[in-house]
Amino acid sequence: MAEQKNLEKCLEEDRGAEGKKKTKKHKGQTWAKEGPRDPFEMLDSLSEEKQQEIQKALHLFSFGHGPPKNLQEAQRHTYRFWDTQPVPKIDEKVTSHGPIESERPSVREEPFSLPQEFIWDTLNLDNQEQLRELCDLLNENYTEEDDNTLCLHYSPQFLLWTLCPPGWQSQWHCGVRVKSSQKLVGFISAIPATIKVLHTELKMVEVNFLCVHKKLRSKRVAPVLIKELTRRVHQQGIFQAIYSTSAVLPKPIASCRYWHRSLNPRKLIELNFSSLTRNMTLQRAIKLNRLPETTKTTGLRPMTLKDMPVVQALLREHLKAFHLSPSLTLEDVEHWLLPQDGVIDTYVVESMAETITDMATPLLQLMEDILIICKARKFDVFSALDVMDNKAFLEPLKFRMGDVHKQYYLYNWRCPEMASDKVGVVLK
Ligand SMILES: CCCCCCCCCCCCCC(=O)SCCNC(=O)CCNC(=O)[C@H](O)C(C)(C)COP(=O)(O)OP(=O)(O)OC[C@H]1O[C@@H](n2cnc3c(N)ncnc32)[C@H](O)[C@@H]1OP(=O)(O)O
Repeated sequence: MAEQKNLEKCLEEDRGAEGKKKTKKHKGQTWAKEGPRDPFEMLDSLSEEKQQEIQKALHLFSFGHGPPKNLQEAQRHTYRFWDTQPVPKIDEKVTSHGPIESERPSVREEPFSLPQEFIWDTLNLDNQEQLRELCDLLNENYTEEDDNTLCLHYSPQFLLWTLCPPGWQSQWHCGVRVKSSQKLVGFISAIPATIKVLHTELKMVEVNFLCVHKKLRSKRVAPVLIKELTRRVHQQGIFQAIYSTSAVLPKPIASCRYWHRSLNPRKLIELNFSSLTRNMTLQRAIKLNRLPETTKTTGLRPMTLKDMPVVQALLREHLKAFHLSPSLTLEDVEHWLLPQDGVIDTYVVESMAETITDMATPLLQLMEDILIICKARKFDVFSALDVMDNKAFLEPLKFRMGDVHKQYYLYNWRCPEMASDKVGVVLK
């Protein structure tokens, strides 16, 4: 709260009496240094009060606040930004596969303009202080207040794992700071990935952690962050991206859903993460969610470095079944799957003959064993998406359907919509 107050004060100070006049006079120029003035630029050149009035009116016309949460809302929404991007329109029936813009775009040299109070900053995550700043920005602003389903907490180690995989580029850790105080108030990231979309393997980026400080919402900062990241990715000769959001944007290629398995019902109910339905008492909920004490699968153990080649081979084979899947090098497997304390746990099943097996173990049994291990390790809840073959174990193992959807998107690539069980990618 104190931090937010400081930001407000800081923004006020940044504007200042003289600055305010200057901003009004020159704002259009600060946002739009070149090219013809488009409606965005014209809007941004107006005074802040005027912009807010117009935004309020636009929200009214869009029947709601923030981006649409479902298809009905999406059909009534005017996508001022997304309708200018190489993505299919929300009501488009996509039947073909391929790039939306096949011409290589000319890539502008200079960054997109920010309002004069703000500056771009490429974060250096090797620097502990900057890593901590990013954790704070995300922990305070990334999960929505009104979304009491999942409150994620990002640790520095987790962010390093998810933002610095093989081939990561620091210019894709793109931050926005308040010029006067240097406070970090916006962020977006990309990491490299090779993704197979049906039969086409594409070098692209995974975009994640788009975040704008709560005090700067609804001011069209997000589109600038997206455009600036796109420019930086284009500079490296990459023209496609994959991303997921709970919002419905033009246009999802798959709509997936979170499911949650309660491991500590008492705590989850106390925290309001779960609620007791009619006829359900706490004691009944605890009994219902009880798990066996011990695992069943012989040879189940944490993955180690020496398992990597066989894990990579098994994964490659398994992922062939899906229409959207990552293509993982040995280095990727080491980075993404090798256990790291507090970040990632991976288990393999070693047979008596000391080979790592895959389908020999029934999925239901394997997943029940994983739940038992998680409970023993004091995790409170196990969350999963209904992607891949997960539907086979979700209901039988007493997962509950969550409220949150995860919509998957491709940027500059058209492909027909697919069912969630054809999705073989889990975006962090
Ligand atoms: C080739 C390389 C390409 C690389 C780029 C590929 C594309 C990557 C795309 C990004 C993938 C990100 C993946 C993730 O990280 S998904 C996680 C997104 N982050 C959060 O949910 C954290 C909490 N929320 C916030 O920080 C803000 O509300 C955000 C930053 C989300 C929007 O800020 P704000 O609320 O202040 O809004 P605005 O006034 O600035 O801007 C309004 C415009 O922004 C559109 N909007 C709203 N939410 C999202 C969203 N989640 N993805 C894309 N667009 C979104 C919205 O429809 C509207 O456009 P239009 O309706 O007028 O058209």
